[in-house]
Parts: sequence; C-alpha cells; structure tokens
Amino acid sequence: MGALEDLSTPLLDDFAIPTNTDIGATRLPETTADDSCAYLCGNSLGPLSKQSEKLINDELKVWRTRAVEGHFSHPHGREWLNIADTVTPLLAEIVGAKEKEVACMSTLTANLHLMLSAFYKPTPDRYKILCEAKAFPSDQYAFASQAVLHGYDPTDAIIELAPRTGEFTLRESDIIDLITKQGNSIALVIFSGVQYYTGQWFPMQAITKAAKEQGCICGWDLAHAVGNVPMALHEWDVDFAVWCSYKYLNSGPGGIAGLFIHEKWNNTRPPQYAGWWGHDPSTRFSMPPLFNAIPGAQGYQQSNPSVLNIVSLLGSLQAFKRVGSMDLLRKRSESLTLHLEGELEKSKFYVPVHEVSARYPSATNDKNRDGQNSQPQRFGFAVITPSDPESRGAQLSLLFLPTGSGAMGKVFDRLLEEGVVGDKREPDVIRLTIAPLYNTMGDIDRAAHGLERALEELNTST
Ligand SMILES: Cc1ncc(COP(=O)(O)O)c(C=O)c1O
Ligand SMILES: Nc1ccccc1C(=O)C[C@H](N)C(=O)O
Repeated sequence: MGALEDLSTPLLDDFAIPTNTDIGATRLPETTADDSCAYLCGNSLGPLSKQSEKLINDELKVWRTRAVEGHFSHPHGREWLNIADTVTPLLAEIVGAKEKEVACMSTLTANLHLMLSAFYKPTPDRYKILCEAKAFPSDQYAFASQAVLHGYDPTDAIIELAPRTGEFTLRESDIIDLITKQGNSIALVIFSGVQYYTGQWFPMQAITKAAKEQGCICGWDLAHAVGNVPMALHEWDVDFAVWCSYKYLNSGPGGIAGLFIHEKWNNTRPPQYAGWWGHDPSTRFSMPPLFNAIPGAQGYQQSNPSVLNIVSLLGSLQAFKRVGSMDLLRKRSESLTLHLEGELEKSKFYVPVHEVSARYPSATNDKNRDGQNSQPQRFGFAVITPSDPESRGAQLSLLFLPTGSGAMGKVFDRLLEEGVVGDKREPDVIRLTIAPLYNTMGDIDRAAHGLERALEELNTST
C-alpha cells in the first residue's frame, strides 16, 4: 500500500479540481485559465474524486442494463443489496471503530436525531445537554427540539460552554472543570469533534473520559473531524457519533452520512425507529412480520441506501485506503497547515490572536462593532484557530478586522478573482482548509499572496 511520506502530492490526480475559469477567476493571466484553482474549501464540500465519477458511471450502466437484477447480480461484484458493505470497513478504519460499530446511512441531522432518541434519556435529576456554544445551527436545533420533546425548556436544559471573554476557542481545562462540577446533572455531553467555525479540534479522548467518569453519555458530531483527524472511537469509549461525508470524505453534495455506536450498547439499545434495512439480512427478504435487528449500529439502518451515493463515497475512500492510514494523512495535514499558518504570520496585516482584544476591543464583543468606531482602523486579520497543532485539524479560520467593517467580504471576493476558493462565514470569518489528499504547497502560496494583495488594496483604497 502506498504512503504519503513527504510534501509531494501523489493523489492530486485522483481528484477533479475546478479550473480558474470554472470558478470565474478574473484576475489571472489567460495562460492559467485551465489550471486548477486553489481549492481550500474541503471543510465545506470536498471535490469530485475521479474514481467516484467512474464508479457512478459504472452503476448507471448496471442500472441501464440489469435494472432490478443489479441488487442480486452485479458485473463488478457490488450487488446493491450489500452495497453498504463496500464502505463500512473503510469508514471504520477512518474513525477507529470496529466494523459492526459503524453504519453508513441517511443524513447527518437525521442520524443525530436517531442517536439523541436512543441516548438522550433525561431524568428529573439528570437532564442537561452540554455542548459548545455556537455549535453548527442544525445541532443547536436538534438539541433544543429533543429537550422540548422530553418536556424541558432548552434554555435550562442546554448548557452551552463559551470561550472566556477575549478568547475565541475553549480551554480544555474549562471543559473538564465544567463536566466535573456539573456532571451529575448532565445526561449528555455532545461536542463537535472539530468545530466548524473556529476549526478547534476538541480534546476528544479527555472529554469522553471526563464525561464517562461523571456517568454521562458522550456523543460526537464528527462532520468536520471525519477524514480530517485520526480518531479511536472504540478505544476512547465514545458512546455514539454521527458524521456527514461530503466534506473531508469527498462523497459529493448531500452524500450519505454515517454513525457509530459503541458495541457495549448492543444488547441494551435496540433501535426504536425500526426499518427493514436494520433487520437481519439473512431473513430480510422472507419479509417476516417481526423485526429482528442486526446487532449494533447497522440495526439502526432504516431504508435501503442510495447506491449512487455509496459508490460516490467509495471512490474517495479508496484514495484514503491507498494513503494507508489516518496517521499518515494527518502528518501531511499537520505540516501543510503549519506552512499555511507560517505564511499568514508573515503578513504585514497579521494580528496575533492574543492582541485582538486590545487592538480591536469590539472584536470579542458582538454588540459594539469596531467598524462603527469613529477612529478608522487598519484592516487586518487574526487566525482564531488554535495554534497548537494538536488542537486543530486542517482548517484555519481567519477573523477579519475591524469586525463588522465588511473587510471579510471584500477579501473573499478578491481571493476568488485570483482563483482561491475558501469559504466565508458572515460577518467576519474566512475558513481556509488544506486538505492533505489533494492540496499543494502552491495552493498555500496562492492563498497567502492573494490575501496580502487584497489587504494591501483595501488599506490603500480607504
Ligand atoms: C457540525 C455540523 N452539523 C450538522 C451539519 C448539517 O448536516 P446535514 O445537512 O448533512 O444534516 C453540518 C454541515 O452542514 C455540520 O457541519
Ligand atoms: N452542506 C452545505 C450545503 C451548502 C452550503 C454549505 C453546506 C455545509 O455543509 C456547511 C458546513 N457544514 C459548514 O461548516 O459551514
């Protein structure tokens, strides 16, 4: 099996990256029109894997030529009845789980609700849900609606832990202290593995351990962690986890999601929302009236999965497999992200994150935007993602200053004109992600130089 050992990009050819022309880059020489853009947005939607494209086309052909027979007989040995079996072992490796602890199914938010319905069992003494403040909105809605479903007021039932004043990310000690002090009233501790906005990789093992010591259930939303950072869900004794696959796993827009349930729950957490795909496959097609669940995560499957979605995921997972392990991929990821960070720190407009509060006092106070101050301030940026590589994945989140000044939007547009695709989170953040499967040092240089030119222009034109 091949392994990425240096900063070359052996898998670059595996992915179709949009060209500068495709994304409408207008400020580049004509000669680069057909070159790949610098696609730094794998945290939102991974690019198309060429193998996925091939596999989808293969399946379309099977559908065209065999129709329903494709379920039972398949020219490439991927009978649709068992199509999920092509991806579960690969997913299990990526999240550090046993195969039977993983199911590839449905969508992230739906899976989150399924897991909450199975694991959030509040009692009058222990009914709280602990999560990070400003979790991805879908998660906030899911937590709140589940609290309401059980008769609790979300403002009381949900504890949202926010960074300290003047800080942007959570300190491990603050998370652990809170769990230790309030754990006996907490039913569920659920964080995102990697935070979508800040890029912080939470100390998953330590949080899980602290939660377990207090008798809490511990679950994880791994949307931004899966395929990004190495994990050992089984060994860490995580109770459940959910993820989508269209970010670092490159399965395509709306791709099929996944979930993990620790095997220790096999006998005590039967699926409550049963469907035929969670039924024992050996008798599924005898159509028995009584549900007999597959032990473990796969018993939670409800419907027959989308074959096109699964093979789309499979194409990309084969690229992960060729790399060899998440640890190897992570090595490359760490050095590329360090390099991006280093380039950003060289900028004239770089503001160290610990100076943000002092230099832009309103940046950590949403009510009073710096952009409305009477004194015009220089446009700049800080990196709010933790600088410790152990506390982050591939993404760096740049906070544009002064906050509320509109600088972020202008820089974002300018980067796009130069063929650099990041993503913006209003009002002030651009996320840049160096995905180790397909991004290059050249992408980093383009982003850093584009950013410098954009801020130079912004500061001289006002
Ligand atoms: C952390 C997190 N949770 C939930 C979602 C929602 O996912 P979906 O629309 O696939 O349910 C996303 C991404 O969209 C996310 O990043
Ligand atoms: N599925 C999408 C469709 C359209 C636009 C964004 C998304 C995202 O996934 C957003 C992502 N979860 C984020 O971290 O912001």
